[in-house]
Amino acid sequence: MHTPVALTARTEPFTGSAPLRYSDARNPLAFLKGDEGIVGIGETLRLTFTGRSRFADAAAAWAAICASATVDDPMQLPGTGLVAFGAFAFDDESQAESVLVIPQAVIGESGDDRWVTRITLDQEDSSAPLPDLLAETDIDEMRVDFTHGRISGAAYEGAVVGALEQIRTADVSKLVIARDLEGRLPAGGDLRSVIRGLRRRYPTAMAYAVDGLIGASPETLVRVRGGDLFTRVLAGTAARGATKPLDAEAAESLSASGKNSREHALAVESALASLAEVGVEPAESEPFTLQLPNLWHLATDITGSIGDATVFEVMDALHPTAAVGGTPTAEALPRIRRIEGLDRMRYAGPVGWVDAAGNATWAIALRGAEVAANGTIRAFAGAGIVEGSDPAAELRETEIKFRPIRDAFADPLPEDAS
Ligand SMILES: C=C(O[C@@H]1C=C(C(=O)O)C=C[C@H]1O)C(=O)O
Repeated sequence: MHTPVALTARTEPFTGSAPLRYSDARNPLAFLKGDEGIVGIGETLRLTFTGRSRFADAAAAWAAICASATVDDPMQLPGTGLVAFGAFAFDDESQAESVLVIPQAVIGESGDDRWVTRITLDQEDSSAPLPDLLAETDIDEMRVDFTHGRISGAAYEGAVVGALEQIRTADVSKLVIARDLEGRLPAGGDLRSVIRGLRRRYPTAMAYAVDGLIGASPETLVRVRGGDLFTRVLAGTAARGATKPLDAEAAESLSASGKNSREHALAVESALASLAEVGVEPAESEPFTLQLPNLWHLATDITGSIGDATVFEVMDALHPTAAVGGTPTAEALPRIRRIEGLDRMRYAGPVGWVDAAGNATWAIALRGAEVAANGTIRAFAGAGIVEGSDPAAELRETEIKFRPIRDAFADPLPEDAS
């Protein structure tokens, strides 16, 4: 149980630029996409959750915080007023903590609007000047190389064979199998350079940094704006072609592929069923091919009205989607645990933010890494295994999925490249 607190949040227009330059170099707090996003500075409150009830516990804690808060927000935009950033463990049995972090200050931007919100505990003086909190610093570049982690390439192929065996003999039709890479953060390493590099290379992805979890995800678990809900299911992947005709062919054969379409349909069906469970009546688009700089995905967009459900209830119902877990979920999870033999921590869990008005964006924490307090960096990537999957091709797919985070750590892009 968390003790109830009374927070005060005051939002005002902000005239500075480049919000990331104000965040903490070693522990940045950010969620950015295109010309929209928020950056957190400091911590007013940090709430932690574990186990199966982590989403329900977060929902209760956030509802109590919002009920007792004083919010002075003349701007009334998504991400203004009281905001919490969060990252949730993938697995109910994970040792990793799930967190909600309420910063001391939030700098946000959306199109031409820029704002700063100061969040204080009841006993603090919320009218004190901000400058001490808002120090702008240059972002330093660094180079980190990764080596294999607990699961080598060969071990991964073996794990895929194990997953195929389960798919043949047990009641599972899909298992998402992940592997890891390891690196080490140099002393004084500035993680903001990783976010900046990800944003330059993957401008359409959601760049995130919360409590050491850092990356750029193309997959929206749930976004809420004024009660309207959106979720994007990605499942089914192909490498980009080296030439224009080859690239077009890669996208076409992805949509035409029976294996990828089956994999995709499973993920869409399970998302629709999960949303119905929490009272959302979803409508889905036709599947389409989504182009990213490193690969193609099959995608389906789902919309609906969130109604009386909270965003945490929706996350609890949707997570883990078939795109990162398997089908059926209950049969898949124990098998993934056994086959991978690693703690995914917050990889493939929800990462994002929620505001007191109920607006929220939660991505699935893909194409990223966990940076531990001792400087160990662990990157994760996985692939959906269904009947007919080829171990070597799945290993290649994970290599391509590692590219964004590997590049962002190893090769900071010059200013004019994007
Ligand atoms: C599991 C990952 O990606 C997921 C799996 C996909 C697939 O198997 O085709 C595609 C997109 C993601 O939903 C990952 O990036 O680590």
